[in-house]
Amino acid sequence: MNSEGLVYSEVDGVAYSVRLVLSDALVYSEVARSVVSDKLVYSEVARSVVSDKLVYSEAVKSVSWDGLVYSEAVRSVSSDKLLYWEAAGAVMPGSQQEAQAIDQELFTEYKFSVDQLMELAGLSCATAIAKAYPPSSFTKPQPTVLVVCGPGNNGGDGLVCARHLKLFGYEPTVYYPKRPSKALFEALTTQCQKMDIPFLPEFPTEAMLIDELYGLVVDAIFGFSFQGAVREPFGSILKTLAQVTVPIASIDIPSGWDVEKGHPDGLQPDMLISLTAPKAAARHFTGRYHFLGGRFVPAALERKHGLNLPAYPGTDCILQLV
Ligand SMILES: NC(=O)C1=CN([C@@H]2O[C@H](COP(=O)(O)OP(=O)(O)OC[C@H]3O[C@@H](n4cnc5c(N)ncnc54)[C@H](OP(=O)(O)O)[C@@H]3O)[C@@H](O)[C@H]2O)[C@H](O)CC1
Ligand SMILES: [K+]
Repeated sequence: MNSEGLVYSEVDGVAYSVRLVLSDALVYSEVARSVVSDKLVYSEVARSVVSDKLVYSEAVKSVSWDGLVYSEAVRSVSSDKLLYWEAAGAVMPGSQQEAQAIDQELFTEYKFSVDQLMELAGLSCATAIAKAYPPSSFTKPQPTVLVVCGPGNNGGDGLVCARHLKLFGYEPTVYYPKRPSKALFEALTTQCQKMDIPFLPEFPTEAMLIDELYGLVVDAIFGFSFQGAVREPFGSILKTLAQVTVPIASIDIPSGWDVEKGHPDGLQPDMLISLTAPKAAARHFTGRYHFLGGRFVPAALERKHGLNLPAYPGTDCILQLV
């Protein structure tokens, strides 16, 4: 059977269209509804493709009103072996602002402390790394990991991750060139040092040296507050990291990437651990492993921001998206 049909109608400023394609192995359907008035444009599209082995569905909702654009998208693909899920809710301009707003609400309204959430975030990262790269998979005599930490909370997540990796049987080494003089970061540094985690005084200038010494690199340089052109010393560090051949696991966002647009020529990590919810840039991630971590979002906050988070399995603190 092969057939295709399109129906379009418009009534009082509301346009509806329905398209349906059916063949022997494939069903494709698209439904769109849009409302346009003087100040308001509302549109809703639902698309789904079903073939023998694959189900792909996409729903996009967007509202714009006098300069403000709100959009929400949910995409899911499932095949025999793969379940891929993506959801993005964004109040424009900038889902970077959305990520920062959620962060602020967690601290100010929900009364979490930074160290509480950072501990859960860093633990999720170490757990995801242990799942994707168990010590037995390392080709080096020891499961050595280089954790590169930046000056913000993403760097703090990296320090917590290093501490848990050590507890999980890895041999982490930290490079932390720009250390803020804040009690939290000083405490995290001391905790690592007291657990015999070495801190490098200089960054290896040759990518080859990193490949020789470490089986994995954790990128905890920048998270969702990264902006503008990369300033030193991080520009040179990112250039070197772009040349390493051992896998790179990026915490929250690959460092140097625009939070929404990504960075096609930048770092291309093998793993991404999105915290709280995947940021818009995550759709440009092409590595092998994408995990979600940071299982601390209260349901009311999730609803308010339309995050559509997938359910974590059982008591797990991470969920593999890809
Ligand atoms: N709610 C959550 O999901 C939680 C997430 N966590 C993690 O926190 C980060 C976001 O942390 P934040 O401190 O806001 O930001 P960053 O880690 O991205 O660091 C920002 C600092 O980086 C420097 N910076 C920014 N842009 C540049 C640039 N172009 N070149 C060089 N340096 C740059 C700048 O530092 P300065 O000292 O130079 O001013 C910024 O201040 C999030 O992504 C998660 O990983 C929490 O751990 C838990 C809750
Ligand atoms: K990062």
